[in-house]
Amino acid sequence: MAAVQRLLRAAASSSSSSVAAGRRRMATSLAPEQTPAAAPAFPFAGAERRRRPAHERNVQWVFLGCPGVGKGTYASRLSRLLGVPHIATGDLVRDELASTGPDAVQLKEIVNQGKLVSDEIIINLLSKRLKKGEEKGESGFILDGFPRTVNQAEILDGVTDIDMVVNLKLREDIIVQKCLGRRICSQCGKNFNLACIDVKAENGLPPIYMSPLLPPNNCMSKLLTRDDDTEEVVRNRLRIYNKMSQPVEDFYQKQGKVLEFDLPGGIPESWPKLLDVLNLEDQQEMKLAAA
Ligand SMILES: Nc1ncnc2c1ncn2[C@@H]1O[C@H](COP(=O)(O)OP(=O)(O)O)[C@@H](O)[C@H]1O
Repeated sequence: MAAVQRLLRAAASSSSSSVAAGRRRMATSLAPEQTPAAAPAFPFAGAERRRRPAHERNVQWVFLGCPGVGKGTYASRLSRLLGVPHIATGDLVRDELASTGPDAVQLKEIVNQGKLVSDEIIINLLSKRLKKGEEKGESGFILDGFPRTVNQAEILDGVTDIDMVVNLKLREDIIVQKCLGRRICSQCGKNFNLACIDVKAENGLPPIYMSPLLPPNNCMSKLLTRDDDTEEVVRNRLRIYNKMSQPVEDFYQKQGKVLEFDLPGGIPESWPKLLDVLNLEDQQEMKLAAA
């Protein structure tokens, strides 16, 4: 992990690296939301590229999927099951927003419009988070919300091996309803969802039912809605996802690392199926038996 956080920063600054070359190639294809000018000047340039083989470390997975699809829910469950940190760059950004740091005001404006934060800021936040984890002895990770652009995927690829990419899928009309139902408790920080999704089968698509994830009584009066969960901003985030993050799916598809997972419903329907396709049912049973 130490190597990963150091090298992330190094890769972002190394002008002679293939990552930088990749970034230059990207220059002609980048959308206005993300320009190569955002390339950060990080320390540790020229650091040795060291990769730990998979058998010497915990899993290094990436979760992809549209905003609101449920990456956080399933990534955090898997992280508890596998004993690896769940690192959500959206959470890192929100922590930064809540701070009085120099970037907070500028960040708030970007996030509240549903736009992507610059690679410089995101890689900085991620490096800091990895360093903190390293000091606590963490190994492996499940990344949620990173990489979100091909540029970020190339930087990550330049510094460490990703074992698997889980791509969560759900119909866009349901995603919008889910985002609008999201709430966070201002006291305990837990996430809930008030939306009750009950969509009938139509146009060859299966029916889908997702029960609300209701808060306990003592959280009910403390619920907040994220500023970026308004319908207008959600639709903008989906538009940006399709433009900037769909190519990340293609990037990992070419490497044969993607596990596509169509969510069949809410947590009770989806979680056992996800464990099944990941071959983790035994692990879950062992954990339950030990509890
Ligand atoms: N990898 C990233 N690159 C750029 N911006 C990011 C990244 N991760 C998070 N953000 C910023 O934080 C916001 C919230 O992220 P997140 O909680 O992951 O949202 P979502 O629920 O849309 O998946 C994003 O809209 C974006 O502004």
